[in-house]
Amino acid sequence: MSDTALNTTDVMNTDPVVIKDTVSNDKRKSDSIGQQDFILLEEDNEEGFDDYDGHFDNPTEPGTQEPSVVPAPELAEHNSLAGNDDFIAFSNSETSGESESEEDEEDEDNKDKTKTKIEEKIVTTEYPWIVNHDHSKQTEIADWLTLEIQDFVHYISPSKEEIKARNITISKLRQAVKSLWPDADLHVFGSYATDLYLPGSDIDCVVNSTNCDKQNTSSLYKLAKHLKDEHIATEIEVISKTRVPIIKFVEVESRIHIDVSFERTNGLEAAKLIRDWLDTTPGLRELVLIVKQFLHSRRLNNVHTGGLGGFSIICLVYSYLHMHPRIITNEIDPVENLGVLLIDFFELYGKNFGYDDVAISMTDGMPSYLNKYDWRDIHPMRNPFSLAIQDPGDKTNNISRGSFNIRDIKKAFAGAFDLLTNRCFELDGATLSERKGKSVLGNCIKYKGKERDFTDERNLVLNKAILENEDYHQKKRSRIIHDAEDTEGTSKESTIDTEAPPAKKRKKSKKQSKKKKKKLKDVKGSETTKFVLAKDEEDDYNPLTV
Ligand SMILES: Nc1ncnc2c1ncn2[C@@H]1O[C@H](COP(=O)(O)OP(=O)(O)OP(=O)(O)O)[C@@H](O)[C@H]1O
Ligand SMILES: [Mg+2]
Repeated sequence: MSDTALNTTDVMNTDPVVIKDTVSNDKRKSDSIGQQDFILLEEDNEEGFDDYDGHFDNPTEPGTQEPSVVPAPELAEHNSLAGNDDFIAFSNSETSGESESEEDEEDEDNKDKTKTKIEEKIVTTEYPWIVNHDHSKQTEIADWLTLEIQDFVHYISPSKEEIKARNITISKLRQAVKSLWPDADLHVFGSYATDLYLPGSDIDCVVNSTNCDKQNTSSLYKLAKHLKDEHIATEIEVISKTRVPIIKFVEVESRIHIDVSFERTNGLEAAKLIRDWLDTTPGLRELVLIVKQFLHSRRLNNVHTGGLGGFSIICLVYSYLHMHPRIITNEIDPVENLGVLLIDFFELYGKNFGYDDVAISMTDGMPSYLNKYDWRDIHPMRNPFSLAIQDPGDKTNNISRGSFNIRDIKKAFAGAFDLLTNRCFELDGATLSERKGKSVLGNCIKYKGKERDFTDERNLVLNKAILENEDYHQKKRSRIIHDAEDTEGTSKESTIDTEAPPAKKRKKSKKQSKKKKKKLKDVKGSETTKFVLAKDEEDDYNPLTV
């Protein structure tokens, strides 16, 4: 917790809900919408970071961590929120509903045991992806690097249990949202819906409702309280004064960090677009995950502290691959040349890119470079030395405008280029015995965290977020076709009975559902693959609630 937050005598209690106003980064003030019982806290740069987790956004392991906002006991009794109906408790014991001291002791015992267990499983090397995967005999060092990148990606790809935990979490949240607001539904976007998540990545969700009336401060508080009361959420933060108001919390059982936004569909569109990109851009997943991990281990991935967020990384790597001269001329196969491509990426964005003058355009999904001067929407520019990437879904939006720490990001990329090329030269000149057990990639990527295995089990368990997003888009397409046919039908033949659609139309919808089934099969993989969708993962997801 930051020192400044500790001074906030009114808000601190053993169990605070933190209300953040990210508009002002270093001030705190009363919530202007009249909920004076809440104090807005500043954003805390370092808070919650834990090298042992593998990701900034999800710093905790069950039973091993303190909440990211540590209560200030000496201030608790002065807390004016105590007893307030709007007050949402924060502590672990409140969350689990246990208050007896015996139970507390037992809890502590269990915590200790879990802690020891987890500590035993922490990796002992900084580059665990090379364990039992030795490529030191490769003649070309670039091929060695490529193979290491592939191993790294396998290493951090999710296990069955991780996918199931995410699926169950989504279902639980959906049920909670629906029980509070029957006209609403919860949809998932971001890295879980694109399969571009690191082990500790958060899950981005959005609540959409038929009445489209949930994006207001009181709804945010309502949902926060409801999730707290249902023992689903802990470490809740209500961030209500930003362009995109959100609730952030940790799901109690899975300890996954969740972001919930309201009444928006752009994230659902972006998820579909990114999955299409992944299907058509070999090497995109591998490079995105490497760059994500690279920035994460340097704490340069958090937009709130000027870092480069996941969405910007995806767009940056996608545009890079689509404009790489040796790829567009079919000179190289990206998947077989990930090593060279990674080094080139670090060189371009660490040494050569003209941040002052060049923006990255994504108009119509076609990446190109754009003169910053010509992109009028980003003017006036406070700092020309900045990364500017056009939102593929809205060409007026610069998705990397928050990444104000581009100087450090650039420096890190340049350093990675130097480290990697030096390592390549060093190992190229080394003897076989000197090479054994060495890592090329380990010179710039580190992984500290729970021990994992190399099995990428994404083809064994359905990712609910992807399925539901496919379903959402399929239903949306059908609705558009249906609406268009309806409009045509009404204007041409106003006598058509709207209750009973014509036979032709019925046939078409059958065809569509066949197409949908095929599409879902594609998502699921081959027919012979065994899938697991646990009973408690099923829920009444409604892709039409938007
Ligand atoms: N600056 C932005 N402007 C518009 N939409 C954004 C912006 N940043 C994020 N988004 C939306 O939120 C989604 C999630 O963004 P985020 O940066 O969390 O990426 P991510 O793929 O979820 O990565 P991570 O695993 O690091 O969380 C994006 O896919 C996009 O739809
Ligand atoms: Mg995310």
